[in-house]
Amino acid sequence: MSRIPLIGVTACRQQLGKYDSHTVGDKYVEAAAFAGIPLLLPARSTPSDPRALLERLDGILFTGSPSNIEPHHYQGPPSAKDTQHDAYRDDTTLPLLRLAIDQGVPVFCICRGFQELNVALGGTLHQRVHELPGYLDHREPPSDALAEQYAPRHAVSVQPGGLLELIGLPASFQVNSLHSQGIDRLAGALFAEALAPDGLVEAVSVRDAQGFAVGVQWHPEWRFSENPVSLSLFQAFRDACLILAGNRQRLPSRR
Ligand SMILES: N[C@@H](CCC(=O)O)C(=O)O
Ligand SMILES: NCCCC(=O)O
Repeated sequence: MSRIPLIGVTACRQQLGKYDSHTVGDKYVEAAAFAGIPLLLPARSTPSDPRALLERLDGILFTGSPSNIEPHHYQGPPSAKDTQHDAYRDDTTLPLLRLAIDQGVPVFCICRGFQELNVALGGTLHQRVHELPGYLDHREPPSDALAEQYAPRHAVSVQPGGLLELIGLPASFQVNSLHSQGIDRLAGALFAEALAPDGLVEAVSVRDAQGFAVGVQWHPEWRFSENPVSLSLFQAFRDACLILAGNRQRLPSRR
């Protein structure tokens, strides 16, 4: 029996009432549980040693969040007033992502996580896509019910020759859209896997990655088991985590 993968799930740092807290949406936890045992990774003021974490984790889900990456991480202009940031999360996730990719630990990066992947590898972000000429408004309707906010909003077209094609996703499909930021300059190590109709990069993979290293701008974790595209993505992530967990289990007997 192969070992059940241990899946890190990145948390946000948030004030809940009087308490400084670590938070993760349940939809991320449940989607990670499809791939293995979910383990929340706190956004500590002194981040835990990423090397020590990666020795134990068989995959990491980089989650979405209402907060935005601080622009100094990509030499961007200051954020608009009232922008929500999470410096502890930035300091935790950006180094962790780089090292996970280096070490071949599978990473699946969603929305803020997708933006983190681009920034961690040297790319830049648009801070307010809806204000750019020629771009769609990618934000959710603010007062709609949650099911309406996470409903399919626009198409994405899958680029030939990439991982999304390889795992059998259709050439075009509909995705939800709940973000105001988006990729501006794509990091050199990333391949644009899918584009929105306005040209915004919606999915990426790390070229020549040793392990699964994929990011999507939409939210496949939302009711993932009901959506064949989301299910295929999480199955591919799970397969990669199972392979790493299995390889690690076999290693001691080879010595
Ligand atoms: N806060 C980021 C990410 C959104 C998300 O992760 O859902 C944005 O608005 O673009
Ligand atoms: N932009 C929405 C953030 C909430 C979420 O994680 O889905």
